[in-house]
Amino acid sequence: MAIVKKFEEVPTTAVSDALKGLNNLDQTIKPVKDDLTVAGRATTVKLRAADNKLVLKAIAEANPEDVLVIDAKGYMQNASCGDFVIGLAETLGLKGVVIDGAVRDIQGIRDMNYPVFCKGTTTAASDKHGTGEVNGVISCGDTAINPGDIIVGDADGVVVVPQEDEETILEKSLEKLEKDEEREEKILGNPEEARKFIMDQLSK
Ligand SMILES: O=C([O-])CC(=O)C(=O)O
Repeated sequence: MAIVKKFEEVPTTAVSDALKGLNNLDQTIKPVKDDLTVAGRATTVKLRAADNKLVLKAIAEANPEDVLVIDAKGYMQNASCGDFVIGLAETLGLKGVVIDGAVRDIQGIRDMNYPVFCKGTTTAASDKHGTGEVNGVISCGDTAINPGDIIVGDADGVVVVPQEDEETILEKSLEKLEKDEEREEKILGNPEEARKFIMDQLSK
């Protein structure tokens, strides 16, 4: 199974633990819909505030199944995407969109059932000048992202797995997940085990 598919099964919390909490996008970048998750390779675009023309170029150049990651510098007054531009990404097979900035047409985006992560909503569109860069290294949510890195997003937020470490991080994430599941099964719902666990932790 391709590695990206395997990351689809892993919660962001386990990936975050495997990465020692070093690659979490800022927590103000939140899912529009809590029940949607995403995992895919990053196509990146860097924008100047209030200029979103290059989002179209990034969508056109992305591989299907990529996640579009937009560095809009946290700018909130003008939207990097509305429901139409998000719809173009979906139409061309991208798996989701992550934005260090704002969207508009939020109701339309909710209705699409398509994973979008952003800082919030606004009413204003952006201008279409085209300043910026597609598929360079970007900063999104105070985190460096290279094209091809794996983006994992769910209700808790978004983490990025650097491409060069993806095998190790997948392995560590799965180990962490398994350990958490074993611990839950053994302890939760069992007062004696729960007390023993707490006392053990406190004695360290
Ligand atoms: O066209 C734009 O810049 C934003 C927009 O309204 C949309 O995507 O629907």
